[in-house]
Amino acid sequence: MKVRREVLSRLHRLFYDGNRHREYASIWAMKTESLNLLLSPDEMAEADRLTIQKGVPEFELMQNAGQVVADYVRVNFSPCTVGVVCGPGNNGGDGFVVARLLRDAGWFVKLTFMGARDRLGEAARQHLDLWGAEDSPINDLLDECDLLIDGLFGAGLDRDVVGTFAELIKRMNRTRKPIVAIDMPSGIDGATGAVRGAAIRAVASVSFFRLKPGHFLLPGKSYCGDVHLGQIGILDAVLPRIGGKVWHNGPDLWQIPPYEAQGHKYSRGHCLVLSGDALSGGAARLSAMAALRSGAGLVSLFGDKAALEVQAHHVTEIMLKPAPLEKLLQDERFNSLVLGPGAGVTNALRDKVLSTIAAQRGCVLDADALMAFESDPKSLFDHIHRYGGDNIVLTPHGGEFARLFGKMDEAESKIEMVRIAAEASGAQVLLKGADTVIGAPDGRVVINSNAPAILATAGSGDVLAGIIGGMLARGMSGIDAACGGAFIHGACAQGFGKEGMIASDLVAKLPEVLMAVDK
Ligand SMILES: NC(=O)C1=CN([C@@H]2O[C@H](COP(=O)(O)OP(=O)(O)OC[C@H]3O[C@@H](n4cnc5c(N)ncnc54)[C@H](OP(=O)(O)O)[C@@H]3O)[C@@H](O)[C@H]2O)[C@@H](O)CC1
Ligand SMILES: Nc1ncnc2c1ncn2[C@@H]1O[C@H](COP(=O)(O)OP(=O)(O)O)[C@@H](O)[C@H]1O
Ligand SMILES: [K+]
Repeated sequence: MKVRREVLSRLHRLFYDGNRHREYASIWAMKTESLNLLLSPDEMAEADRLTIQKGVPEFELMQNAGQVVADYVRVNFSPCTVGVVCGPGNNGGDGFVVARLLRDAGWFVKLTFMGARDRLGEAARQHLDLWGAEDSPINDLLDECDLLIDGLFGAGLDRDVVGTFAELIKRMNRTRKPIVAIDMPSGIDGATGAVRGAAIRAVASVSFFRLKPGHFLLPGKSYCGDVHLGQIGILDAVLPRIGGKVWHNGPDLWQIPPYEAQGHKYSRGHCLVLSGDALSGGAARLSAMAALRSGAGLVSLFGDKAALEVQAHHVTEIMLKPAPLEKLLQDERFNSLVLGPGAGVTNALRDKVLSTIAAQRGCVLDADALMAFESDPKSLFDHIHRYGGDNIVLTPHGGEFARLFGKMDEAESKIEMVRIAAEASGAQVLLKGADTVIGAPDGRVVINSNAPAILATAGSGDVLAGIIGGMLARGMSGIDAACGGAFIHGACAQGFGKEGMIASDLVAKLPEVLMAVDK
């Protein structure tokens, strides 16, 4: 009897403790100085200011900024006639440097300065003097140059572009000549990606120190062309003082727990996916397959027996659990749940969500699991705050988001919307769309930008929910699983190609993508 108890207790440790030990690990703490950090124009100006305060001359920063742009042009274009359009601020100052460096390299360069010399800052004025050549009439520049450099406005854009400047931007676009933007395409708001009146459509944007949210949020992203980042002498050491909290998604931000030599299927977690009824089971099946392919040790569909009998005709590696959820939740090995895809908006679903939260399991609440709280979102949020939401991921698309959190017309961008929603709900909020933004309750926000438009196909969101469920089962924290899931989902679609993709093709791409992001 004693031996049996010892064996049982060893097995229990093996199955549970290893799992619990690794459960919901996060590697986020060290990311303040990450190259994935995104700075708003105001934060960027503060980084400039602090660097200059530490003794780096502004003249030198501007010289380096111009150098980075000129180098980009020389690497990516053949020598040609270049027209540099310079605005009234330091973005124009960078333009003076680009013009001089390309001229020094033997390119034929024209420059039009759309400002007043005496209103320039000291560094920009010095660089204008070093350029030293005659201004070209804008008509000549637009007609005669093969390549345009946009140095009109960058981080200093603080209002809508109207009048002469708006007309100039439209004329530059109408030339259909390639335009390389310095920092941001003029007219794009670096903090929000919004078009402020009119904006340059660039083939490339060359930015400095850290990229800006506007490079990745729509519509800004579609105006930027290729985005290139260069270092110009701004000090990483100033970043902790700025305390930026927005990142661009990528594998450097999270880590999928590796397969351990001594591991077994339970140490990689067991994901439960709620099946829809007998006629609506496909969505949950897509989630379940995605969770299994994402490396959950085991995946089971649960729900009504009649629905599971239909599922039995379709699944092989996935198990079927007809037991009630309350009973299933007594087994600690079920460490991750996906609720919502194809589930139907019912009170029973509402109860399942509340039970899952109270049982403190990692979970993805998608689609109907969110809509079940449309009339009383506060009851969901209160429950999450009460039991803890670190490992809970809500995955609304725009319509579901508005119904759960309100329209938020006042919010200046998706970043702010998601931040408010994550704080209000106490969970991670992943706002799906052509640009996906993920927020954690502590204010961290991540922008995912690798998703191609072919992802807008039936069932693709179900696959995303399943990937995140699989990541939670493997022991990632809610924010890591949400970010990892969104990136991997986008990469699967990119890997597929341009036409003909259906949601289950994403599942088939998972092994390749998971191997590629493995560090
Ligand atoms: N600081 C540094 O050390 C470094 C900065 N660097 C570079 O500087 C850039 C930021 O420079 P910045 O702050 O001077 O602003 P910038 O983007 O040139 O535009 C502001 C000017 O435009 C005007 N203006 C604004 N909106 C307008 C509108 N809608 N319509 C019309 N006018 C408008 C506004 O004039 P206002 O009329 O408000 O007086 C102001 O004169 C940054 O993107 C990077 O390229 C690098 O050199 C590295 C070192
Ligand atoms: N134009 C687009 N470009 C990139 N990704 C998109 C686009 N439209 C939708 N997506 C992505 O496709 C998925 C669609 O999910 P969802 O709206 O839940 O659809 P479904 O319910 O059919 O699965 C989301 O991950 C979303 O971010
Ligand atoms: K610009």
